[in-house]
Amino acid sequence: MAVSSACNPQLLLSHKFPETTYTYTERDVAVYALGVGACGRDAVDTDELKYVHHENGQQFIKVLPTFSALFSLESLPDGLDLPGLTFEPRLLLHGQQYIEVHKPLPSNARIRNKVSLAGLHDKGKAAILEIETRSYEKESGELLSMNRTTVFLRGAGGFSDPSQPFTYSNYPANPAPAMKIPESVPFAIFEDCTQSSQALLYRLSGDYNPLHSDPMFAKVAGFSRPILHGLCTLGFAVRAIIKCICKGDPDMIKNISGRFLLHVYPGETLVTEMWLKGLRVIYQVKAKERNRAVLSGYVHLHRLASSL
Ligand SMILES: CCCCCCC[C@@H](O)CC(=O)SCCNC(=O)CCNC(=O)[C@H](O)C(C)(C)COP(=O)(O)OP(=O)(O)OC[C@H]1O[C@@H](n2cnc3c(N)ncnc32)[C@H](O)[C@@H]1OP(=O)(O)O
Repeated sequence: MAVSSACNPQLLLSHKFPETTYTYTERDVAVYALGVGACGRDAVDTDELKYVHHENGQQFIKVLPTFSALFSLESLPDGLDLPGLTFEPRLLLHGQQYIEVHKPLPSNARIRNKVSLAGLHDKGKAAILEIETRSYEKESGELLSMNRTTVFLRGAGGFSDPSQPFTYSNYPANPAPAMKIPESVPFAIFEDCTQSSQALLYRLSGDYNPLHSDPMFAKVAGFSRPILHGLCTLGFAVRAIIKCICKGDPDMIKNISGRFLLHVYPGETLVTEMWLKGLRVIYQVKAKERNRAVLSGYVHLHRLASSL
């Protein structure tokens, strides 16, 4: 098999990402919350209204822990236009997301992002790229979150010897392997409908990839119509976990891991099944209409809700 010249791992690994800054406001926090379905079933839901409204003013609204995943996208102003990486943007899919929440996020902040390459793997039919983003509050210098974003670049693999495919990782174990789902009855199940305009709303949080809005682009990418952002599905899932297991308290979330197993079409119903194992919640999301698993992973909690 010929070794393709699409990806030059040495060049890519030696790339130094510039530091970036990003400012968000209460408006961004509220638009994000609506984008991942908060208050979508009930505009006065007491568990969720706090993400968009506070009686004492917007500066007191709560921030969903998954909001920090936006920092990884904002930390790459040129996207994945990186030296040594050639890929077809229409074939890019979000593969996995890992989020460490170091502090509950303030309702507005100036962020300084430090980015590095956490992994690169040649899977033959695809290249897998892992980007790590550490986000600090600019004024205090405190670490707020760490994100590891895994992208699955279809057609960009085959750049190394197939008998010894290239693999590099800057961390010991993959924290988001395909999750083994328990056979027992779930501890909780939460069903939520996405709207057919869900991706059009979610993209206002900063991911303007046309895969989620342009029918022609989606067709070339292999889908019958635009699909939902993976991070939108993850937002729905973590919101379900906060509601059912954390009794509405988003600050209980310590870290989040998820693997996107299959695309979701906006308008589909997401069913999140949850199993509680100590302080770990194993979860799986199914697209109800197709009865297919679309996302699985785990969430670690700081503590359990006293009312559980
Ligand atoms: C930082 C800024 C970047 C911005 C990123 C975000 C941009 C967004 O706008 C883009 C999106 O939101 S796309 C929407 C969300 N994602 C999806 O819908 C993808 C869903 N998943 C799939 O389609 C398949 O799992 C698929 C296609 C991913 C894989 O399926 P298969 O081709 O059947 O793969 P398979 O043969 O099972 O496995 C091959 C090797 O790859 C590993 N792998 C599989 N799924 C993976 C996944 N989701 N993530 C990471 N790795 C994955 C397998 O383990 C396997 O490796 P090995 O052989 O070593 O086990």
